[in-house]
Order: sequence, then C-alpha cells, then structure tokens
Amino acid sequence: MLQPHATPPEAIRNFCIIAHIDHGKSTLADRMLQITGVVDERAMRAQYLDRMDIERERGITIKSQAVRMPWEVDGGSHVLNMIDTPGHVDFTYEVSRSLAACEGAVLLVDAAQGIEAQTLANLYLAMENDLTIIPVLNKIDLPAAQPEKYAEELAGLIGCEPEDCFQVSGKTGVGVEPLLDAIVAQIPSPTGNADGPARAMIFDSVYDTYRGVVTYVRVVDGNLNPRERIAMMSTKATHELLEIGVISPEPLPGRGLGVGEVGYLITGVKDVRQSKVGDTVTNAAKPAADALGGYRDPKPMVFSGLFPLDGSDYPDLRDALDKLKLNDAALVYEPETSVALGFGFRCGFLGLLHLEIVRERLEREFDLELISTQPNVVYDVTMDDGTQVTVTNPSEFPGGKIAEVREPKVRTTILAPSEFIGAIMELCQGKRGTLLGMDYLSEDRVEMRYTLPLAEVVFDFFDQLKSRTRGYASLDYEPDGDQAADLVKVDILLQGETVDAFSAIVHKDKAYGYGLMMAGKLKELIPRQQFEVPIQAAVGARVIARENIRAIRKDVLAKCYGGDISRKRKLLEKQKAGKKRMKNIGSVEVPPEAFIAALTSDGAGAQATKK
Ligand SMILES: Nc1nc2c(ncn2[C@@H]2O[C@H](COP(=O)(O)OP(=O)(O)OP(=O)(O)O)[C@@H](O)[C@H]2O)c(=O)[nH]1
Repeated sequence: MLQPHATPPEAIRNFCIIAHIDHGKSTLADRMLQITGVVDERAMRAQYLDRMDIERERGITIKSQAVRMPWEVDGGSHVLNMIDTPGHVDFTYEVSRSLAACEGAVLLVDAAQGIEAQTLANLYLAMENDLTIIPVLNKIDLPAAQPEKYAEELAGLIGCEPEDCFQVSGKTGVGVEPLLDAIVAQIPSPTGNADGPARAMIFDSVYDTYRGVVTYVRVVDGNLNPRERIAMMSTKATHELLEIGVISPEPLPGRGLGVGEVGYLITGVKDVRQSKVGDTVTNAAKPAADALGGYRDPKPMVFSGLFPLDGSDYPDLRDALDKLKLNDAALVYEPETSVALGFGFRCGFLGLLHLEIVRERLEREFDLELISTQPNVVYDVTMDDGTQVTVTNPSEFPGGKIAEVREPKVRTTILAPSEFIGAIMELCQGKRGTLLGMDYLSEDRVEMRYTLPLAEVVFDFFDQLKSRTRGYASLDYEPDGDQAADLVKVDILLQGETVDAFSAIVHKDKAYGYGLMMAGKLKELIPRQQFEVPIQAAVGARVIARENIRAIRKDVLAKCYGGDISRKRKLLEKQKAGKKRMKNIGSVEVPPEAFIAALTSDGAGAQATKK
C-alpha cells in the first residue's frame, strides 16, 4: 500500500511531456511506464491497453492524466509524476494549468520533422511557467531521422548546446533510461509550505459515470486528507473528500497528499463546473487566505448553431448536450430557433477543434444527425446612441446606426519550409493579416508571426494553409484582444425571405464575394420548384447579388413508361416521403441536404451523404 505522505518533496519530480501533435508523446509516455515498472512488459499490450479499451467502452474516464512512477538513481528512490497536457491550441488555458503543476518539461521533437508550430507554442507556455526544459529528439530509429540537424535547430531555439539534446526512440526504448535519469538530475523538486493551510491546484477534472467528477490536483502547500471537508476557493463551495489517492497506473486510494504531490480526489459532485480547472482546493475548516494565481473562467470564442436533421430529435439533442456538459466546463449552449432549420441550440466553443469534438461526440455517442451552421466569433457592437450589443449569432446583428464593431483577433505562428513564404504571405494578406515578424529557424525553415482576425482563421484558413504549402506548414494561435473593423451583415434571401442560417458577418470588402458564392451555391443545391425562385444576397436593404432558380415541375414518372402501376406508386410515395423532410422557406421547399452542403465550407456536402 502506498503512503503518499511518506514521500518527502526532495524525492519528487513533477514533469510533463510537451510536443507537436504526432511527435510521439503517448508512445514515449508508454515506454516510461514500462521502463519504470509501473506497467510490466507483458501487460503493456495485453492488459494495459485492453484496460483502456474497456474504460472507453464502459465510459469510465479515470485516465492517466497524472501517473506516478518510481525511479532509482544511484541508490536514491524518487517519485516521478508525469502530468498529461492537452495538446491543442483551443485548450491553451488547460495546457498552461497542467504546466503550472510541474517544475519541468520534456520538450519532444520528432527527429524526422523538426520543430513545428505547437512545439513553439508549448515551449513558450512552459517558459512562462518557469519550467526547466529538457530538449529531446524522438524517433531516432527512423531512417529519415536527422538528429544532428534538428539538435542544432532545437539548441538554437532554447539556448543550449546541440549535445544537450537527448536522443531517444519512444518506439524501441533507446535513450529513455538516461532521459529518466536526467529528469531526476535536472528538474528541481517541488517546494512549498508543509505546515501552512492546504492549497492544491486543479489541473484537470473529468466526469466518470460511476464515481462522479474525478479531480486531478497538485498540492502546493499543506496537505489534503480523506474524509476532511474541502472548499473550492473560486465558488466557496465545500465538499467532503470521499477518496484521495495517486494513479500508478490504477487509481490507488491513499492516506492523503502532501507538498509537491500529484493525485486525484473524489467528492461525489456530478458536474465538472463545480471542480474547475485552475481553481484552488483548500481545507474548509482551515482555509488558505489567498488562492493560487491564474484561475480563469473558460470563455467561448467560437459560436455555431447545432440543429437536428430530424426535428423530432430535438429533445434528444438537449439531453445529449446536458450530458456532455457534465464533462466539459467550457461548453455553453442555449436554445435557438431558426426559420430554416427549426429548433436547435446556439453553442459556444473554445475554438474550432472543440466544436468538432463536441459535434463528433454528439453524432457518435448519442447517435444524432446534426446540421451545424457556419461558425462565427463574438462581435461587440456599439450603436450611435452608445448602447452596446454583444453578438454571438449573425442573425441578431443589429440594424440601425452603428458607431463601431469590434472583433477578436489572434496572434498566429506559422512554421513552414522557406520556399512557401510567398504563398503564406499572400494567404495572410488576403485574410486581413498583419505581419509581426519572421525568423529563420534553420536555413530552410521559417517562423512567421501574424495577427489575424479570429473570424478569418476559423473560416477555412487551416485548409488553405495546408493546400498552399502542400501540407508542410503548421499553425498555432492565441487570443490577442480585439480590434475595430469595417464589418457588415450579409443576408441571403429566398424569394424575398431571409434564410437566417446563411446570414454572415463579413468584412465590407468581402460582402459581395460571400453573397455571390452563397447565391451560386444555393442555385446549384436547391431543386427547381414549380415557380421561379430568386436568390438574393443583401446588406441591409441593398441587394448585392442575385441568382434565379428556373421553374420546373419535377416529374418523377417521366422515365416510367408502360403500365407498371406498383412501380409508379412506389416512386410517388418516395417523393412524398422526401417532401416530408423538406424544410419550407416561405413557399420554397428545400431539402435538408442542401443546407448541409451549403454550410460546409467547400460546398461539397461532406456530411450530406450520411444517412
Ligand atoms: N519510428 C518511430 N515511430 C514512433 C516513435 N514514437 C512514436 N512513433 C509513431 O508516431 C506516431 C505518433 O505517436 P504518438 O505517440 O501517438 O504521438 P502523440 O504525440 O502522442 O500524438 P497525439 O496524441 O496525437 O498528439 C505513431 O504512429 C507512433 O507509432 C519512435 O520513437 N519511432
């Protein structure tokens, strides 16, 4: 039985692995678990991963967010706590909280790829948190690996010698033992006031179907013990500590957590919003005076409407969102009604990836078919009379005299081979970007920094960047305040009626392009009706583009010669069933597939084929 209190802070090393996506973080973490004996060699494949599968199947989410590993160096026993960090830009705040729970970071770079945008973004976050950085080149077993070349690059970036970069293979295990030794030797042990009031930082919290919320903490001062009452400092809510322990790699309930220790706690709360990342846990009877710094409420940056393809699924969608919310403190939503799409929800997300994850989970885990409207950012509108309006839905953009519209902007870092500089500049300029600076990481790789309106980045920036650089560029961005901009709302009208789902807020110079594109797309997608249907794009009362759908009656029996009455009936019934699913805009019938196709940015209707 582990006795967590028995570990003196001097023997503890808290670290994380930071890397660009696919540079091998999980593989290296697995290898460390194996080499330290936390998971034995045979169990590694046969059991450890199986266990994860079962976890997933049963929806148990006690994951290895923070694994405790024993490691001996020169006869001295140490405890290494490996803390997992979410890898994506949308979760920068969560990443920074995980980093704040560590004293050091292993900066992992694929020896066949070199530094990428998220390598830099994560490195800067680690430096802001004053972490000791251990530079590591991974995948040295690959024939294409160029460890010498990239050691130069990495050393130049963090200001060390190329020889200081470790060379490992997470796959074969080469170099991992010396790396574990270096973690003990180079990363400082935690310091804190052991006798002071308890303060522990929450760096992750996940909802578990059976146990409620499992909260991951790092104790900074004092200690936390089972059965005592704890308080969350941001909300002042108090809970009884039902269980506290460490993960190695199974949850091991223990006698408590002391200074510098990392582990989990369970209080029986059912919603992660009651146990928020970044908050400070203290003892309810002897509370600390000040919370640990850095707590922030998650703020949605990107909004989109989610509507069930089949209107009768609306209650299911509401239930599914309620369930997801238990495990996602950043997800916000409220009911929305659209003329075109019916009943749905306006949802707020941290970013595009967050949106995609939520949408995919709703479709896969809850078996829903959804239409999502074009994502948009939040606009602050000041009217001439001084009133302020916050717009999260383009259809709510105010009419009347507007003094100023402000939009969020982001600081973007793009890394790419230098041959693509021209293509990237052209793209960023077209997206209203401002170049902040450019540095060569080596003779053929360059880092470019731009500020861009977030609205332009969420549109189709990443796809365009990838296609213009043949997939070689990587991108990262972080919020960077807001700016005034010349923005207008473009409405799309079908036979004089506004189709709210297609309204968009765009820069004045792009209004015409958007209107023309949407009108053109809809002309292709909406079937001919028995009367002519004009499609117009308008800014206010001014029509800026127009297309016409010519009248025709679709005769499904046209190809059905002869007297096969049962076949005719079948065709007519099919047509009738199809009509039931149609959405009516005024007197125009629009198949839901047309909306989906028009709302996907390439217009190809990637989702439309899903039945
Ligand atoms: N040859 C070789 N392949 C490796 C090595 N480490 C990881 N890989 C492969 O690289 C790919 C990505 O590895 P992961 O460990 O999943 O990478 P990750 O950084 O955790 O990726 P994400 O979790 O998606 O961010 C996988 O196909 C691994 O098998 C290595 O040392 N050598």
